[in-house]
Amino acid sequence: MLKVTDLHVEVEGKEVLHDVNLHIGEGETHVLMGPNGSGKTTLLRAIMGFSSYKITEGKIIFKGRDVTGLSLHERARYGMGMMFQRPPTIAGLKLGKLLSALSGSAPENIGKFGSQMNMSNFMDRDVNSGFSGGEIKRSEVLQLLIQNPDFVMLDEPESGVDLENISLIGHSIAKLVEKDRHIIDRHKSGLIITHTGYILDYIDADTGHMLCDGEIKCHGNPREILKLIQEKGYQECIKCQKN
Ligand SMILES: Nc1ncnc2c1ncn2[C@@H]1O[C@H](COP(=O)(O)OP(=O)(O)OP(=O)(O)O)[C@@H](O)[C@H]1O
Repeated sequence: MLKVTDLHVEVEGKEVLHDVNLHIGEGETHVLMGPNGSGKTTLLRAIMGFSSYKITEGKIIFKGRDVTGLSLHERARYGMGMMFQRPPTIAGLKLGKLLSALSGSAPENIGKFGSQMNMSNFMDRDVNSGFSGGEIKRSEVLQLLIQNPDFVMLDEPESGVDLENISLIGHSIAKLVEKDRHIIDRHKSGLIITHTGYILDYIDADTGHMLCDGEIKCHGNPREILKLIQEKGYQECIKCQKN
């Protein structure tokens, strides 16, 4: 699904990522962990194609095609989707209108998924305007359910969400990456940033990666990496160097 090779990314003239390699197979979901400021959001945004995240070296191959030079819109049309950590408010654009634009030939999904995400009463509100933290996350998951991408990137989906809504969001993300299906029927993939690991209770992630100082320092079983970070801190985790 996704192959990132020797990726170097610059933001505002500063190199934030160096030599990042990542391979996510079809039907796999990976999690990305690491300290604040290590470059996790930068990696997701560079893969998605935000123009302010300049790829100075390396390649992004998505579904067998080199997308390194493609725009964000082209990558989205080709099957990438992203949930933001702090999405912007879009004054003047109603959530219902945005969902209509995303739903394409399946407008019936707006009602179905809108009610599943408890967002039916938000359709006439400007996107994210005055939404609480948890409502913003539910709205982002709703947009992705309707967009139905092949590969989804989620930036801290559980942060600021209460325990009941974590369950709702967790189960919905599991659907997005087809973790509710038998392994041979899974064709969608995901990359999820998490600090707490709560999302792992809903998504049996295949692999975890630890990003530190702009480089992937370790990968392996996500729960084992999380446990090592919790017990010994990031520096011990880096020392194991399972690259
Ligand atoms: N637009 C920007 N201008 C200047 N520096 C930036 C910009 N965007 C990111 N950075 C810097 O790049 C580094 C990585 O930021 P990034 O948001 O990718 O970290 P992160 O690992 O996602 O952190 P967190 O866990 O706190 O969300 C930080 O030092 C950040 O200040």
